[in-house]
Amino acid sequence: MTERVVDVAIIGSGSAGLNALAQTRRAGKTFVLINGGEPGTTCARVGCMPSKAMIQVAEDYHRRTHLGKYGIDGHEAMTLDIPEALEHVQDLRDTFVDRVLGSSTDDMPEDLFIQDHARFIEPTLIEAAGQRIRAGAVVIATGSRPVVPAAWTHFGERVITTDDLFELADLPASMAVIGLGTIGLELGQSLSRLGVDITGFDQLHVIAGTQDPEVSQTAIDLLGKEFPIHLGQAAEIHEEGEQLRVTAGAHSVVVDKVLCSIGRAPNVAGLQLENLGVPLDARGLPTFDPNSMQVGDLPVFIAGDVTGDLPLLHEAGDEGRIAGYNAAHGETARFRRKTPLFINFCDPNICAVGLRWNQLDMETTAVGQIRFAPVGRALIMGKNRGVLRVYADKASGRLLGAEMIGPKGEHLAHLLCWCIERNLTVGDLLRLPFYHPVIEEALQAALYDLYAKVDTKNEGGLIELARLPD
Ligand SMILES: Cc1cc2nc3c(=O)[nH]c(=O)nc-3n(C[C@H](O)[C@H](O)[C@H](O)COP(=O)(O)OP(=O)(O)OC[C@H]3O[C@@H](n4cnc5c(N)ncnc54)[C@H](O)[C@@H]3O)c2cc1C
Ligand SMILES: NC(=O)c1ccc[n+]([C@@H]2O[C@H](COP(=O)([O-])OP(=O)(O)OC[C@H]3O[C@@H](n4cnc5c(N)ncnc54)[C@H](O)[C@@H]3O)[C@@H](O)[C@H]2O)c1
Repeated sequence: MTERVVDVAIIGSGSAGLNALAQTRRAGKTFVLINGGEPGTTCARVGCMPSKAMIQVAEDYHRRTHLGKYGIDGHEAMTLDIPEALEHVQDLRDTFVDRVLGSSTDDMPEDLFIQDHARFIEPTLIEAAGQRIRAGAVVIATGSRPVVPAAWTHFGERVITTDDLFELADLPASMAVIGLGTIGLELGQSLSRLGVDITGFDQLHVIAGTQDPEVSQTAIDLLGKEFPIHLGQAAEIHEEGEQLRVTAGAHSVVVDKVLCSIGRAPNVAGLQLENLGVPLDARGLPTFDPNSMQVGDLPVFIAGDVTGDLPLLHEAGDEGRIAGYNAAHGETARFRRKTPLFINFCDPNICAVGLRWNQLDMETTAVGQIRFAPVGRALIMGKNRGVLRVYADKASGRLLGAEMIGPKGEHLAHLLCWCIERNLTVGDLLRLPFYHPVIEEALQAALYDLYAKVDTKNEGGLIELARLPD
């Protein structure tokens, strides 16, 4: 078998791999991009984008339940054509996939874009599509896939994952959602709002990975009003004629289909990472430096969901950039990672920023809080539900983190995240302008609550305004 030589080999043409490719191209290096499976990225094909399209349809349709309050007639008679709604989601999905392909691999010659699963022979020797590639450096960016217990695969098309959901031409009458993490909650709520009789299960006592007890309980209370949620027991599935019986402890329901959303596993099967010659953990993953993405001291870098850490689009992008930069420059430069930001697009949004509740030292931390019930703009929107909790270092007032369930949480979370990135204190934040009436006033109220509990106060007489020199 002949050996081709390139500067950089990138395995996986998802979001991480394509960002690594951009860095390689920018450095003017020779490369090969190898992708097994469907190109077009998980994000555009089966992830972020179709899920948000489905959430949008579900939210818009759900909005009719508010309209009676305003005296808008006819809302009760509104109906939704599910096949048409699903076709709309698929059309949008196709647009996003086409955009990705059009700006990445569509016009790449076959020798640069190899469509096959790759495997390692040596750390810098890869085999794919019957050829061997000797690379100066390798980027592993093979993503992740939905976890489905082997016993559940026997139920065929009645147990689906997000790889299947956006392919459906119609929705079943009833579904169980097993796993109420990010995917289960976002899509379980949407499916419920689209008219599917949903029952949710999670083995934990929390949903959406929340940690702050106030947020956790509020989330369970609010989401639990939309569909039954059973927590604290692992769910099991049994055949019940044509249908499936899902059982968790004392709770049991018979459904047409199950959405299995119990997590995603890194795609390492078949890569033969054992040929890297470094120790692998129980998941088959090597250790790596999250600041350089380097695997051991090899010229091998790993990025995106395959790391098993931070499986989020913006993190995959950053990791791809770091891995690609280092692979292309023959360096192991270390880059500072950004403040953690997590957004669950269920309604109200559930978000976490910076340090999580379980990472805080409660001896040195102050916690501020606002409930959305009395917030003017939230009330006007008919979305005055939820709670926002902000954390600061008690002595310095420096903002540390936040967790929330609330309206427009996606935006509040960004503001807080950017302020933490800039090392701002709660006093600094209160000196920023707040318009009226906006949802940011909820944040302002939480900050006042927090400000009262920190030791460092703003100087100059007024909390909100910096004093000019005399
Ligand atoms: C339903 C859903 C909703 C989501 N929503 C959001 C969201 O709203 N916000 C957010 O930040 N994140 C979201 N995510 C997560 C986000 O989509 C992922 O973090 C991101 O897409 C991961 O990108 P990646 O490049 O690591 O992997 P991928 O895009 O999966 O790319 C990996 C590529 O490697 C290929 N491959 C696998 N094995 C091999 C091999 N042996 N050889 C060659 N190629 C191989 C695969 O075919 C694939 O093309 C969501 C995920 C899902 C499933
Ligand atoms: N908005 C977003 O950013 C977004 C949206 C969707 C997905 N994602 C990414 O995709 C990843 C995977 O999402 P996910 O929701 O599949 O995983 P997850 O890890 O977020 O949640 C899985 C849940 O399944 C539960 N579970 C596991 N086995 C179970 C069983 N037998 N019975 C009952 N419950 C069980 C777990 O306790 C957990 O709460 C996430 O980590 C996230 O990073 C992000």
